[in-house]
Amino acid sequence: FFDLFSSSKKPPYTLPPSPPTFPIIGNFLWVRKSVFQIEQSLRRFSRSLGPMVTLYIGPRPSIFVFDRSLTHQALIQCGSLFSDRPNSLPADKIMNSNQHNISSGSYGPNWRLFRRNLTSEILHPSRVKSYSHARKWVLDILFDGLQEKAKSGESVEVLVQFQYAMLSLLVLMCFGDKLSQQHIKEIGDLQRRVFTGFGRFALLNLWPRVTKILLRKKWDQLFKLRKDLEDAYIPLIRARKKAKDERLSNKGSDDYVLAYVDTLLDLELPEEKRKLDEAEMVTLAAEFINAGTDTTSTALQWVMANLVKYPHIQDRLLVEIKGVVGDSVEEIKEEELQKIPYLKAVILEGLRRHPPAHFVVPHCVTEDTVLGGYLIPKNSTINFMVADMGWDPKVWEDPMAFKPERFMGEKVFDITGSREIKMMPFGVGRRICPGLGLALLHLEYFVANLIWKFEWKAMDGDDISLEEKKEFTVVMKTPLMAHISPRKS
Ligand code: HEM
Repeated sequence: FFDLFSSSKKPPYTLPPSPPTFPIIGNFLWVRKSVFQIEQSLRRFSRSLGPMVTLYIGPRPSIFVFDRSLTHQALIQCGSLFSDRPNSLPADKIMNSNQHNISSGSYGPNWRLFRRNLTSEILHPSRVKSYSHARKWVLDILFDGLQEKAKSGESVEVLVQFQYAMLSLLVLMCFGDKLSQQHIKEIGDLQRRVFTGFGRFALLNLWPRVTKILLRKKWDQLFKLRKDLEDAYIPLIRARKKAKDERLSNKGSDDYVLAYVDTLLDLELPEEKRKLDEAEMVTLAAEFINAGTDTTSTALQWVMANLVKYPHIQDRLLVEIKGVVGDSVEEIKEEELQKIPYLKAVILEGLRRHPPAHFVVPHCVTEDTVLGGYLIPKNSTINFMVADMGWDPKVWEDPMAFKPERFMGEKVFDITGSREIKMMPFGVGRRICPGLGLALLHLEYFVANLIWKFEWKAMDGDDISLEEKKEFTVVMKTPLMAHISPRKS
């Protein structure tokens, strides 16, 4: 396979080049840096070191790949070698039930079971359709909130509304649709504490034996967070189990829609031959909500920011929608979305220019391997520079400009990168985001309806800054402020 051979056949390969570093202290310094700082340093190093760079962050070497074709070789052509996940570090194991979830699970039977369950039971198009009532409910709540804000006549911040909308959808798909708005908000607060924890607890992993003594309080905070998550989710899981038992004995209601946790109740781990315990179900439910909420609301905010910044693009989108649905409809129905190619182009351009994740989740190889002439050892992690690939001037003319027209060719754009990677906001290959279809549906549905219902403008003198800030995803440094006015009374 190109220059990818088993290392045993062609010694002596070395790791990709790394910048000069001080042992131990250098490692400590990298762990203290934010992912955003690391990304900027990596870009600098890659200019002198080439398309693959090694950093010594934490206990094992971390390799980063900038090149689209090397990424294609690794993740698509040699997918079975490059689709493993590294062993989780001690603090992460507390939150992921010892890697019993999809995103951190090793490439093996449990991961395959969890992933297949999610894609075939919940994310299958016909099942996704069965949640359309939830999307309509959430859209109405979003409209009410924005209507309220529109009355003020001032520029208003909309991120909180977007986050709440996406959260509600994922919570309802996860636990069923009987939850109040207040309950959903509480889940949102908890999930926010979970993912802001990722950065806060990173230091605990460096020398767990030492930090367990020196940073005892931080470890206690981590255990408390995990307990809070279980206290919040276990009653919801038990309620679904009870409803299921009642339905089986024919006492349940008819308006039943399958929820993600229902599918977890029956799963049996193939090797251990046992069902999931409640803590493992909590982990999978938290992963589902976490993976689909912040990513999608971040992408929604970036797209809307560009539509405010560039009114001619917003105008064209409105005209294209009108051309499909006519003048008189109240809202855009899901069935119409596929008929509006410019809408898809706006969303794809948003994901290319502002991918919510600038890296994939760290991968590792199942055995020592060679890529691009360098050794990729089994004990290293390997990651791929998502944002840089979508900004490659060899593929995209004027890559930092927002131009949906790029996607208006005759051919349907292949976002899975199966033949060639031009951008990879959802990753590619065997670990590609399983929520890709759902995320695109949510983005198209909400963008179309937000533009249909309201005119979005920057206030005179306001500049929409596209500066980035790293949180769980890469968000707008200055959250979108817009003046919104209803298009029809
Ligand atoms: C705009 C929205 C989204 C973006 C940009 C996004 C992006 C990504 C990326 C980059 C990965 C890592 C791929 C890799 O490691 O190679 C990933 C993995 C994952 N995503 Fe998404 N995602 C989005 C929405 C969703 C939704 C809606 C769900 C679930 C309902 C979801 C569930 C997952 C899961 C479970 C994984 C782990 C897959 C595995 O390890 O096998 N994501 N996503």
